[in-house]
Amino acid sequence: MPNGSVDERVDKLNQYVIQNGPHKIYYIPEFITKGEEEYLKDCVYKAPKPRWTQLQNRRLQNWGGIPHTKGMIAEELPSWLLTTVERIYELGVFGEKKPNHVLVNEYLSGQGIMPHLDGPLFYPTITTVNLGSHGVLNFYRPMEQPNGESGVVEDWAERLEFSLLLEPRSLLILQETCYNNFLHGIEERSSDLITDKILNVNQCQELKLNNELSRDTRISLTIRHVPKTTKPILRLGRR
Ligand SMILES: O=C(O)CCC(=O)C(=O)O
Ligand SMILES: [Fe+2]
Repeated sequence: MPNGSVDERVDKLNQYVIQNGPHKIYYIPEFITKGEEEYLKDCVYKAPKPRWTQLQNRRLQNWGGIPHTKGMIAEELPSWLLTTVERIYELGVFGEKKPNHVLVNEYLSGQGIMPHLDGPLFYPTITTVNLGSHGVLNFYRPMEQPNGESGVVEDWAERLEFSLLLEPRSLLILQETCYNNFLHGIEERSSDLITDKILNVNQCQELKLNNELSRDTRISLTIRHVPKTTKPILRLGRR
């Protein structure tokens, strides 16, 4: 059992809140050790080949089931993910809920993910463990401007509001406005320039403005809670 109430546990995370960003972003450097990082990467690559879904610009593995509007047919998480998932549960950012879904994304250098919202299938908290290379997650203003003006800006660069640098072994937690309003995405590039758009530069190791970081393969574990689940239909007996 975790120590303390959910509120007490969430309060302990205050030191990790990104103060100059919209609510709510927590960034925890070195959340896991190098040993844990290697172990998790090994397990990702040991998964049977059919576990991978190849998309145009990345590949992924779903663990815990496939989220669906009608409910996710829940599967047990594999044992290699349990320690990490339990540690995240204990932080209290899902309230009393337990994370029950892990999406593994693999990005080769030059790959990315289109700006999107994670949407209503999940409890509105995203937690991401980063393995391998760094990543830069961009946040974009939604299509409709809050002041109701015409405001449809097609150009993503125009809508870019801020970015976060995700170092290997760090944990990122997104909630509230950052879950519900800003779209997030990763550009298809082979290197990233450190600019003043990156809000957590001061929380990152030895970085200077205008540094250029070249990308290698990055794996992210996006750990979330899917509230609506169903049990697998057991077909017993003769049909
Ligand atoms: O790889 C990441 O950090 C982002 C992944 C993501 O946004 C998603 O799968 O919904
Ligand atoms: Fe996402």
